[in-house]
Amino acid sequence: MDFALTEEQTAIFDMAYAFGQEHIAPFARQWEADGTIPKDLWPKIGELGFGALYVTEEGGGSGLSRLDATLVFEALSMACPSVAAFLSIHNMCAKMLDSFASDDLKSRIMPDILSLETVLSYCLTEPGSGSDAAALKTRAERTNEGYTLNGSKAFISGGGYSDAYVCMVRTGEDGPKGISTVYVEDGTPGLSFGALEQKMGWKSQPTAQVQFDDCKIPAGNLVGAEGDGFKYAMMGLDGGRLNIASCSLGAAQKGLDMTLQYMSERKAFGQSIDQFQALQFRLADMEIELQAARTFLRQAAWKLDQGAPDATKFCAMAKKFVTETGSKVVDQCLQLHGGYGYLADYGIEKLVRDLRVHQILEGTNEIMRVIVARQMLANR
Ligand SMILES: CC(C)(COP(=O)(O)OP(=O)(O)OC[C@H]1O[C@@H](n2cnc3c(N)ncnc32)[C@H](O)[C@@H]1OP(=O)(O)O)[C@@H](O)C(=O)NCCC(=O)NCCSC(=O)C1=CCCCC1
Repeated sequence: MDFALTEEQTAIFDMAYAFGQEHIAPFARQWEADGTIPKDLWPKIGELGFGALYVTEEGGGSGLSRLDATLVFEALSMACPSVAAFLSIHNMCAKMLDSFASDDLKSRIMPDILSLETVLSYCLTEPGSGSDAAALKTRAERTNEGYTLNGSKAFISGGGYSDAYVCMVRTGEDGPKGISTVYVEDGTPGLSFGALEQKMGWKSQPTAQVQFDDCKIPAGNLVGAEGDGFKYAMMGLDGGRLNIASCSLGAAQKGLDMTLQYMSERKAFGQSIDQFQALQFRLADMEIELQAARTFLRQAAWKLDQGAPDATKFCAMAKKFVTETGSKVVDQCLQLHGGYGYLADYGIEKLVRDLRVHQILEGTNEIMRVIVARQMLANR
């Protein structure tokens, strides 16, 4: 067993980190205030090959492993978790399309997806179905020409901003087996968006409802087979959950680095506050927890890369553990900054706000425990 990163993996991390520090970190607070990420950022990220991290090289992607991809999200989230997480969503969709879309559809759409000229959103959640994803109601009726969509999707990151939407819709019976995946391009008549949601964190990502009113798409925009969409959605989320956990990890590491720096400069009772043993113990606990989270996350990514039968369980366990650890750590970082931690200028409160939602989205951490417990019981 080898726990060291390879030279190539270290280079991937360093490249993502350097890009984030130069092109994202200096602007992240402005993009929060603007409520959007400039569209011209994405092709620059595409040039690094990050538009299709774990799409195969034959498919035009970077052909990286899931473990490699976690390094990219960890490094980028040290600049801004909201931007890194948006890239994660795009990559989750890109992989679903590469794995399941027809060759015709892929030849038409993939080049721009790989280069990030086309930015993708993932549409599963609806106003009436979140955790119980298989209860979704958005319908796609088969017509002679293709499908007509009616319904709405809620909490969509990139709603009204992205160039295309990977949507889970009902083409058949109730339950998971009646769900299919379709590709809907921005500008399709009948596709519209709700007002932008006002959120606690992830503020640079526009989030809105996506509405379908007699929205007609060609038959060729069906992704994979009718009735298999729920499985595609869940497979996408296995990897997505690792990416979100990586964003928590990187941001929490950044918070800890900032806290170490702050504590070496801040003086109280005649010495820098990093000299107080009670506070050193807190630093040590954070270091221990983050290192455990990192190791666990990479093990889960490795399981997914191996196609291990318990990979879904490991992705769920890692998502729960790492996102909770990340939030706990940045909350401690804020506390150790005292009143300054509460000020926007110090950057810690943004990390607290951005990471909180990682315990809710891509499956709540309660659903992660459902997934883990189900697999434990099935394997008794
Ligand atoms: C785990 C869960 C609660 C399960 O559901 P049920 O009990 O209805 O379905 P069940 O009976 O478990 O399964 C049905 C079929 O499906 C296969 N399959 C399941 N997982 C997987 C998997 N991982 N890989 C392959 N196949 C899978 C299963 O085998 C079964 O098929 P079979 O009958 O055996 O042929 C699921 O609904 C879930 O997870 N909810 C959280 C949703 C949730 O996570 N949103 C997040 C929305 S997205 C989001 O939040 C975002 C936020 C920010 C931006 C990006 C998106």
